[in-house]
Amino acid sequence: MIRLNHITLTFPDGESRIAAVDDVSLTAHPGTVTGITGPSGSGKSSLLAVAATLIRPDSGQVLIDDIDATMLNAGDATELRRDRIGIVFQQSNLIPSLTAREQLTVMNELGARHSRRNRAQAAARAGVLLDAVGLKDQGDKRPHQLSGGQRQRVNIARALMNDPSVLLIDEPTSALDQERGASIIELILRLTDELDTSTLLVTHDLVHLPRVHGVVHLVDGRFVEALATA
Ligand SMILES: Nc1ncnc2c1ncn2[C@@H]1O[C@H](COP(=O)(O)OP(=O)(O)OP(=O)(O)O)[C@@H](O)[C@H]1O
Repeated sequence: MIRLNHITLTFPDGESRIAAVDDVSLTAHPGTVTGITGPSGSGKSSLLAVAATLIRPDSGQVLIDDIDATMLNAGDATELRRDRIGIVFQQSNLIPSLTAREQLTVMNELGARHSRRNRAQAAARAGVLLDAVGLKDQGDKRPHQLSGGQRQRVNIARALMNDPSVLLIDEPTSALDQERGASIIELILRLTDELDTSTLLVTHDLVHLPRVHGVVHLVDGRFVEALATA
Protein backbone atom coordinates (compact mmCIF):
# COMPACT_ATOMS: atom_id res chain seq x y z
CA MET A 1 0.00 0.00 0.00
CA ILE A 2 1.11 3.58 -0.56
CA ARG A 3 -0.24 6.54 1.36
CA LEU A 4 0.73 10.15 0.73
CA ASN A 5 -0.24 12.46 3.60
CA HIS A 6 -0.37 16.20 3.00
CA ILE A 7 2.56 16.32 0.58
CA THR A 8 3.95 19.75 -0.28
CA LEU A 9 6.96 20.15 -2.56
CA THR A 10 8.37 23.51 -3.62
CA PHE A 11 11.10 24.56 -6.04
CA PRO A 12 13.01 27.86 -6.14
CA ASP A 13 11.41 30.38 -8.51
CA GLY A 14 13.43 33.61 -8.62
CA GLU A 15 13.16 35.29 -5.23
CA SER A 16 10.34 33.06 -4.03
CA ARG A 17 9.36 29.39 -4.35
CA ILE A 18 6.76 27.68 -6.51
CA ALA A 19 4.63 24.87 -5.06
CA ALA A 20 4.83 22.00 -7.56
CA VAL A 21 2.71 19.91 -5.16
CA ASP A 22 0.49 21.67 -2.65
CA ASP A 23 -0.91 19.65 0.28
CA VAL A 24 -1.88 16.52 -1.68
CA SER A 25 -3.02 13.33 0.06
CA LEU A 26 -3.94 9.98 -1.49
CA THR A 27 -4.04 6.29 -0.64
CA ALA A 28 -3.64 3.43 -3.14
CA HIS A 29 -4.49 -0.10 -2.01
CA PRO A 30 -3.07 -3.40 -3.32
CA GLY A 31 -4.63 -4.58 -6.57
CA THR A 32 -5.79 -1.10 -7.60
CA VAL A 33 -4.66 1.48 -10.15
CA THR A 34 -4.99 5.15 -9.20
CA GLY A 35 -4.73 7.56 -12.12
CA ILE A 36 -3.02 10.93 -11.58
CA THR A 37 -4.01 13.46 -14.16
CA GLY A 38 -4.02 17.20 -14.79
CA PRO A 39 -2.68 19.76 -17.26
CA SER A 40 1.00 20.17 -18.11
CA GLY A 41 2.88 21.62 -15.15
CA SER A 42 0.20 20.61 -12.62
CA GLY A 43 2.64 18.56 -10.54
CA LYS A 44 1.99 14.99 -11.70
CA SER A 45 5.63 13.98 -12.24
CA SER A 46 6.70 15.84 -9.08
CA LEU A 47 4.15 13.92 -7.03
CA LEU A 48 5.32 10.64 -8.54
CA ALA A 49 8.97 11.47 -7.78
CA VAL A 50 8.01 12.10 -4.15
CA ALA A 51 6.07 8.81 -4.05
CA ALA A 52 9.15 7.07 -5.49
CA THR A 53 11.22 8.55 -2.63
CA LEU A 54 13.47 10.16 -5.26
CA ILE A 55 12.65 13.67 -3.97
CA ARG A 56 12.03 14.48 -0.32
CA PRO A 57 8.97 16.71 0.08
CA ASP A 58 9.10 19.98 2.05
CA SER A 59 6.43 18.51 4.29
CA GLY A 60 4.12 15.51 4.51
CA GLN A 61 4.56 11.77 4.82
CA VAL A 62 5.16 9.01 2.24
CA LEU A 63 4.06 5.71 3.75
CA ILE A 64 5.06 2.58 1.85
CA ASP A 65 3.54 -0.48 3.54
CA ASP A 66 3.32 1.69 6.69
CA ILE A 67 7.03 2.62 6.59
CA ASP A 68 7.46 6.40 6.60
CA ALA A 69 9.99 6.94 3.79
CA THR A 70 10.44 10.60 4.69
CA MET A 71 12.04 9.53 8.00
CA LEU A 72 14.66 7.22 6.40
CA ASN A 73 18.28 8.12 5.70
CA ALA A 74 19.46 7.96 2.07
CA GLY A 75 20.78 4.37 2.35
CA ASP A 76 17.60 3.03 3.91
CA ALA A 77 15.47 4.91 1.37
CA THR A 78 17.47 3.30 -1.46
CA GLU A 79 16.89 -0.13 0.06
CA LEU A 80 13.17 0.55 0.47
CA ARG A 81 12.98 1.68 -3.14
CA ARG A 82 14.82 -1.40 -4.39
CA ASP A 83 12.75 -3.84 -2.36
CA ARG A 84 9.27 -2.36 -2.50
CA ILE A 85 8.91 0.16 -5.34
CA GLY A 86 8.87 -0.47 -9.10
CA ILE A 87 9.26 2.64 -11.26
CA VAL A 88 8.55 3.09 -14.97
CA PHE A 89 9.92 6.44 -16.08
CA GLN A 90 8.49 8.57 -18.88
CA GLN A 91 11.60 8.11 -21.02
CA SER A 92 12.49 4.53 -21.77
CA ASN A 93 15.91 4.04 -20.23
CA LEU A 94 16.74 0.58 -21.47
CA ILE A 95 20.43 -0.20 -21.94
CA PRO A 96 21.10 -0.40 -25.72
CA SER A 97 23.57 -3.31 -25.53
CA LEU A 98 21.43 -5.63 -23.41
CA THR A 99 18.74 -8.04 -24.55
CA ALA A 100 15.23 -7.75 -23.17
CA ARG A 101 15.96 -10.63 -20.79
CA GLU A 102 19.22 -9.05 -19.60
CA GLN A 103 17.45 -5.71 -18.94
CA LEU A 104 15.52 -7.65 -16.31
CA THR A 105 18.20 -9.92 -14.87
CA VAL A 106 20.66 -7.02 -14.48
CA MET A 107 18.32 -5.67 -11.79
CA ASN A 108 19.47 -8.57 -9.64
CA GLU A 109 23.09 -7.49 -9.88
CA LEU A 110 22.50 -3.90 -8.83
CA GLY A 111 23.31 -3.51 -5.19
CA ALA A 112 21.68 -6.72 -3.99
CA ARG A 113 23.66 -8.47 -1.30
CA HIS A 114 23.26 -12.08 -2.42
CA SER A 115 23.07 -11.59 -6.16
CA ARG A 116 25.13 -14.65 -7.09
CA ARG A 117 22.96 -17.00 -5.09
CA ASN A 118 19.81 -15.47 -6.59
CA ARG A 119 20.95 -15.57 -10.21
CA ALA A 120 18.94 -18.67 -11.14
CA GLN A 121 15.87 -17.27 -9.40
CA ALA A 122 16.29 -13.96 -11.24
CA ALA A 123 16.53 -15.73 -14.60
CA ALA A 124 13.36 -17.67 -13.81
CA ARG A 125 11.49 -14.53 -12.74
CA ALA A 126 12.63 -12.68 -15.87
CA GLY A 127 11.16 -15.51 -17.95
CA VAL A 128 7.84 -15.38 -16.11
CA LEU A 129 7.62 -11.59 -16.44
CA LEU A 130 8.55 -11.52 -20.13
CA ASP A 131 5.78 -14.05 -20.67
CA ALA A 132 3.37 -11.95 -18.57
CA VAL A 133 4.00 -8.84 -20.70
CA GLY A 134 3.61 -10.77 -23.95
CA LEU A 135 7.30 -10.94 -24.90
CA LYS A 136 8.02 -14.61 -24.29
CA ASP A 137 9.67 -15.01 -27.69
CA GLN A 138 11.40 -11.62 -27.78
CA GLY A 139 13.74 -12.09 -24.82
CA ASP A 140 16.89 -12.18 -26.95
CA LYS A 141 16.17 -8.93 -28.78
CA ARG A 142 17.94 -5.67 -28.02
CA PRO A 143 15.98 -2.39 -27.66
CA HIS A 144 16.56 -1.27 -31.27
CA GLN A 145 14.99 -4.55 -32.46
CA LEU A 146 11.79 -3.89 -30.48
CA SER A 147 8.84 -1.59 -31.21
CA GLY A 148 7.99 1.34 -28.91
CA GLY A 149 5.19 -0.67 -27.32
CA GLN A 150 7.45 -3.68 -26.80
CA ARG A 151 10.11 -1.50 -25.20
CA GLN A 152 7.49 -0.11 -22.84
CA ARG A 153 6.53 -3.71 -21.95
CA VAL A 154 10.16 -4.46 -21.11
CA ASN A 155 10.23 -1.33 -18.91
CA ILE A 156 7.16 -2.54 -17.05
CA ALA A 157 8.51 -6.08 -16.65
CA ARG A 158 11.81 -4.69 -15.34
CA ALA A 159 10.01 -2.56 -12.75
CA LEU A 160 8.38 -5.74 -11.45
CA MET A 161 11.57 -7.79 -11.09
CA ASN A 162 11.92 -7.25 -7.34
CA ASP A 163 8.25 -8.05 -6.71
CA PRO A 164 7.40 -4.51 -5.56
CA SER A 165 4.29 -3.73 -3.53
CA VAL A 166 4.09 -0.28 -5.16
CA LEU A 167 4.25 0.32 -8.91
CA LEU A 168 4.73 3.91 -10.16
CA ILE A 169 4.30 4.63 -13.85
CA ASP A 170 4.78 8.00 -15.58
CA GLU A 171 2.96 8.62 -18.89
CA PRO A 172 3.42 5.08 -20.29
CA THR A 173 1.44 5.79 -23.46
CA SER A 174 2.86 9.17 -24.48
CA ALA A 175 5.05 7.75 -27.28
CA LEU A 176 2.45 5.24 -28.52
CA ASP A 177 -0.53 5.36 -30.86
CA GLN A 178 -3.99 4.94 -29.34
CA GLU A 179 -4.26 1.20 -29.91
CA ARG A 180 -0.83 0.38 -28.47
CA GLY A 181 -1.46 2.83 -25.64
CA ALA A 182 -4.73 1.12 -24.75
CA SER A 183 -3.06 -2.28 -24.69
CA ILE A 184 -0.35 -0.96 -22.32
CA ILE A 185 -3.07 0.33 -19.96
CA GLU A 186 -4.78 -3.06 -20.24
CA LEU A 187 -1.49 -4.73 -19.31
CA ILE A 188 -0.99 -2.43 -16.29
CA LEU A 189 -4.51 -3.19 -15.04
CA ARG A 190 -3.97 -6.95 -15.44
CA LEU A 191 -0.54 -7.03 -13.78
CA THR A 192 -1.77 -4.84 -10.91
CA ASP A 193 -4.51 -7.36 -10.30
CA GLU A 194 -2.35 -10.47 -10.71
CA LEU A 195 0.64 -9.19 -8.72
CA ASP A 196 -1.45 -7.22 -6.21
CA THR A 197 0.56 -4.02 -6.59
CA SER A 198 -0.63 -0.59 -5.44
CA THR A 199 -0.22 1.25 -8.73
CA LEU A 200 -0.07 4.99 -9.41
CA LEU A 201 -0.40 5.85 -13.08
CA VAL A 202 0.35 9.37 -14.33
CA THR A 203 -1.43 10.13 -17.56
CA HIS A 204 -2.78 13.21 -19.29
CA ASP A 205 -4.75 10.95 -21.63
CA LEU A 206 -8.28 11.00 -20.26
CA VAL A 207 -9.49 8.14 -22.50
CA HIS A 208 -7.71 5.70 -20.20
CA LEU A 209 -9.16 6.97 -16.95
CA PRO A 210 -12.56 5.23 -16.98
CA ARG A 211 -10.65 1.94 -16.69
CA VAL A 212 -8.77 2.69 -13.47
CA HIS A 213 -10.00 2.36 -9.89
CA GLY A 214 -9.67 5.98 -8.82
CA VAL A 215 -8.47 9.29 -10.24
CA VAL A 216 -6.64 12.17 -8.61
CA HIS A 217 -6.96 15.35 -10.64
CA LEU A 218 -4.29 18.02 -10.04
CA VAL A 219 -4.36 21.69 -11.01
CA ASP A 220 -1.44 23.95 -10.05
CA GLY A 221 -0.17 21.29 -7.66
CA ARG A 222 -3.47 21.06 -5.83
CA PHE A 223 -5.85 18.13 -5.64
CA VAL A 224 -9.12 19.25 -7.19
CA GLU A 225 -11.06 16.03 -7.55
CA ALA A 226 -11.08 12.38 -6.55
CA LEU A 227 -13.27 10.24 -8.73
CA ALA A 228 -14.11 6.63 -8.07
CA THR A 229 -14.29 4.96 -11.46
CA ALA A 230 -14.00 1.25 -12.25
N1 LIG B 1 13.48 20.61 -10.85
C1 LIG B 1 12.62 21.63 -10.89
N2 LIG B 1 13.02 22.89 -10.61
C2 LIG B 1 12.16 23.92 -10.62
N3 LIG B 1 10.84 23.80 -10.92
C3 LIG B 1 10.39 22.57 -11.23
C4 LIG B 1 11.24 21.42 -11.24
N4 LIG B 1 10.51 20.32 -11.58
C5 LIG B 1 9.26 20.77 -11.78
N5 LIG B 1 9.17 22.10 -11.57
C6 LIG B 1 7.95 22.94 -11.66
O1 LIG B 1 6.96 22.32 -10.87
C7 LIG B 1 5.68 22.37 -11.52
C8 LIG B 1 5.15 20.95 -11.70
O2 LIG B 1 5.96 20.25 -12.68
P1 LIG B 1 5.73 18.72 -13.06
O3 LIG B 1 6.81 18.32 -14.00
O4 LIG B 1 5.57 17.94 -11.81
O5 LIG B 1 4.32 18.81 -13.80
P2 LIG B 1 3.59 17.71 -14.71
O6 LIG B 1 2.14 17.81 -14.35
O7 LIG B 1 4.25 16.40 -14.54
O8 LIG B 1 3.84 18.29 -16.16
P3 LIG B 1 3.91 17.51 -17.60
O9 LIG B 1 2.53 16.94 -17.83
O10 LIG B 1 4.21 18.63 -18.55
O11 LIG B 1 4.99 16.47 -17.50
C9 LIG B 1 5.90 23.13 -12.81
O12 LIG B 1 5.58 24.48 -12.56
C10 LIG B 1 7.38 22.98 -13.07
O13 LIG B 1 7.88 24.07 -13.79
